[in-house]
Amino acid sequence: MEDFEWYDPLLITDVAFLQQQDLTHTNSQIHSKCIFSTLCISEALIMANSVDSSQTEIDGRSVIGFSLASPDLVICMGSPDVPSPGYEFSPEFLKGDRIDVSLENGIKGAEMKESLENRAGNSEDFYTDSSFELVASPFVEQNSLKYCTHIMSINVGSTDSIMFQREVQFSEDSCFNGGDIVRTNDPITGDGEGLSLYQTARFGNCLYHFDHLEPRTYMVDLYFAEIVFTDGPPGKRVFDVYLQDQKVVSCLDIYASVGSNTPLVISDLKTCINGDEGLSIRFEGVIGSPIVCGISIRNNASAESEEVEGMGLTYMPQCKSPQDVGYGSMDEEFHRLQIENESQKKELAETKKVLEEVKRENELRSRECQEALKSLNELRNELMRKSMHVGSLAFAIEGQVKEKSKWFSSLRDLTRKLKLLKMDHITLLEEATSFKQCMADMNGFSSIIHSKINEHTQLYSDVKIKLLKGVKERKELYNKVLELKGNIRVFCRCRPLNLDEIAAGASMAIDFSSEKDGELTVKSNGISKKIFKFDSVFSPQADQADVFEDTAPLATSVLDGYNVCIFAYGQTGTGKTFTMEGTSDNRGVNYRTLEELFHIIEGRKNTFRYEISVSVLEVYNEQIRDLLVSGSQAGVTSKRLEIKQVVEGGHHVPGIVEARVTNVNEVWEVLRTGSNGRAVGSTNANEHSSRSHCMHCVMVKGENLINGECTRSKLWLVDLAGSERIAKTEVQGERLKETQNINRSLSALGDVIYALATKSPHIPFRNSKLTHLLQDSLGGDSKTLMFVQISPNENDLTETFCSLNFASRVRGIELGPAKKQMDSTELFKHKQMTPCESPKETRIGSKKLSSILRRSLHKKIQIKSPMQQPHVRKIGVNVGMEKVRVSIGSRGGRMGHRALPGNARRVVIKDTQQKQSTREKERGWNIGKTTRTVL
Ligand SMILES: Nc1ncnc2c1ncn2[C@@H]1O[C@H](COP(=O)(O)OP(=O)(O)OP(=O)(O)O)[C@@H](O)[C@H]1O
Repeated sequence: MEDFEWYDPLLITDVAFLQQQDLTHTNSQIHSKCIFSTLCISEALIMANSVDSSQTEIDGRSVIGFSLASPDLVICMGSPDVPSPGYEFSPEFLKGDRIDVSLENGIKGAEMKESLENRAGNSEDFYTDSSFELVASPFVEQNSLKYCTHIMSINVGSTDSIMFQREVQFSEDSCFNGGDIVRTNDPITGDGEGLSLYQTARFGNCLYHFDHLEPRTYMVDLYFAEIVFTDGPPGKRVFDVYLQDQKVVSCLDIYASVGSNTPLVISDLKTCINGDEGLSIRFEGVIGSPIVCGISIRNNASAESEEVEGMGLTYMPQCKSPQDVGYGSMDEEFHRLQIENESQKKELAETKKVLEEVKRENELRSRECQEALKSLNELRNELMRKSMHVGSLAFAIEGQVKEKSKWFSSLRDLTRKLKLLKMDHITLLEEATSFKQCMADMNGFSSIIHSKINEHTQLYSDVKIKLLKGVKERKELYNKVLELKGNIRVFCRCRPLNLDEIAAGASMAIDFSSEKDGELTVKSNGISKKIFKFDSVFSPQADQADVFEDTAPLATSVLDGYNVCIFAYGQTGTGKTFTMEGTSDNRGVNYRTLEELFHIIEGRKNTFRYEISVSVLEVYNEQIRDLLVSGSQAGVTSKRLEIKQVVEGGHHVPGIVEARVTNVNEVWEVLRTGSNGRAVGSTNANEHSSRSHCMHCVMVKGENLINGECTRSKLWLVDLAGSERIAKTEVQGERLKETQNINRSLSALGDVIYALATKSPHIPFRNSKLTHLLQDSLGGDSKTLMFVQISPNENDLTETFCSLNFASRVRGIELGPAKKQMDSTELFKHKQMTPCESPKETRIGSKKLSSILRRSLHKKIQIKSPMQQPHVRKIGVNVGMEKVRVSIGSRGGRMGHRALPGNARRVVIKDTQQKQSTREKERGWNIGKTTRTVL
């Protein structure tokens, strides 16, 4: 057990080793070393009979293993006793009846072996008789040989045939069944010629069968020699011999009879064959395996004459050849032998008695041994079970150890992780502590911040209120400033002489020496004819920026929610388009105003949100054309555009393109698109532009982000058609129609302005498309800026006078205080959200405001018109070719003087009063039938 390991669940018991312990020190090396081994493996050893006995010697350490997985017995070839390492299945000799070992039954077969071993081990107890018994009484016929004929002789265990004793031919071994061949080279006692018969033998239970023998009586001689157990002890091999299944020799022990390597011949065994069954000779072991060296069959020659019964026993060493033995001595010898036989018989009888006693004692001891063996077996089985249990426990422990080692390793990992987690935990605790501190600080800060926020919120709301109040005040003040400047303002701009005029030697008819005071003097032939005063006067040297500087405040008004109208009026070629549109290098009022709008919007972005969209229209022949719609042509109205009144008296042109603009670049694109549309619509752009009104409408939606107040306002930028007078007779056809339409629209503009000036209950806005479109921005609640464009050329003096007179009259008209344009829907929404004054309070407030404004306006008129006559002032508005004369004076008064400022007015009145009166009477379309007094 100590020399090997097992690699699978296998319960090992070194049975042979245990057995060996008892026998190790016996004299006989082979037999004493391993009885059990011999029992177990003798057959295997003997089967390999070509190997001599020393080579077949086994050290006796054989290990039997019990697989826990299989009930079969396995032999552990890893034992040092077994040549090849490894496990094998049970060898043949351990199977069958001999040994039956299983986990269920324990070692059943072992019991038998144990008994044999014990018997063999206690050889003294197991010694049988030193001689064997012939079943039939032996009968030795000394002379029988000479009457016999050898029929068949077999040299058992040899492939050679030999001549035995020079007379009997022993043929090679045949007709056998079972057993194995053994051979020895040891000399056989009495070795001599033919004794080699005994050096080979058949070992083990075996049967010889001879067919084809005639039915008759035969004599059989059997030759034996102990060549295997040559060191004894006796009783180790005891066997029976059967002839025709009839035991003829019982318990033959060759060693006990003659010793080893000594021939023993049992001769004259008589048998009879009755039919064709043949002759069978069977050797069957009682203890150990039988061994036989030769078989000889003779016919019984004396059988016919003499019945020979019984068998003879011949001891070959004592045998002498017939030639050596004389008949006389034979008698003596026979006699002596008879005496000796008698004495031996007696001795044998005594010995038998002793033997009987020994046998009884032996049986007694055997029973004791049996019981001891039984208990031993039980103990062994118990041991086996315990061992198996221990094995299974060992296996389980091994598994548990492995499992435990896994657990240990995972425990180590977990411990390591736990350490890390603890470190993390400590770090987190530290962080949590600092975080708590931070939280406390933060809470402190938070409360401070909250209090600050509250303070600032309060401050913010105060500031907001103040801001709103301030904004409101600013607007009001701003508006008042503009009102004080006049809600309708007139700027006069004079273009420079162009190259052609200079080349033609044209002279300047305008003197701008008092330009800064808003005055200009019209000269004729170097003599001052008339002085005109306007809100601003721009000489030919004034550039676009100078012009816009005075225009810019209106942009603020638009964003404050007031409607504004800026238009350029004047004779063709005086620079209306230049002032309004300008050029790409020298941009005009249109672009600059919108640029200013975006500039202000950017400045107000935190408090206001604005949306701006632009429409570009053209009024030609009293038809409205959308210049932002590509493909539309002048005079060809693809879609008829009409003016509709919308909520709160506003006006709108349904279907018109409103281009949303968010920056000045987009503005420029829209303006260019409109300008191109105007040019595309005409074969002669300049001519066409002179005969149509180009109108830009900028719609502004504003939202006060602080109080939610919303406004909607409009800015009209109008480049009017040329206002020059053309005699009716000079034009006809289409041109006449154009002229009439231009005059009509400009006259309508004059009428509207007059009606506004005279506070007529009816303002004739609908008399032309131009005035109808401008209705929102010409009323009393809007601001108007007029550019009167004049030519410096003396040759254009007449038209210049007309334009200046028209502008002077427009300037003299007060439209009243401007009204802010509130988006009623948005205002309604806002009012729902914020508390407002009661209707009664509103009414009272508005009445108060009206009276204040009236008083303010009244004062202003008185301040602005110091030169006016205190009682009657007559205004004549000369529009284009058609001259509209409006008499301003006491009711029922006659047509008064044209209201012109200063001395010039008085001069003109004197010069022209008579002529005009006459002309108007001639024309018959004096619309100023009723004279009205300016407030
Ligand atoms: N202030 C100015 N400085 C320089 N050039 C000017 C000025 N005003 C007008 N001009 C030039 O005079 C010419 C005629 O101007 P513009 O076409 O603007 O006149 P208009 O009144 O619009 O004519 P129309 O009625 O035919 O449209 C243009 O070549 C223009 O560049």
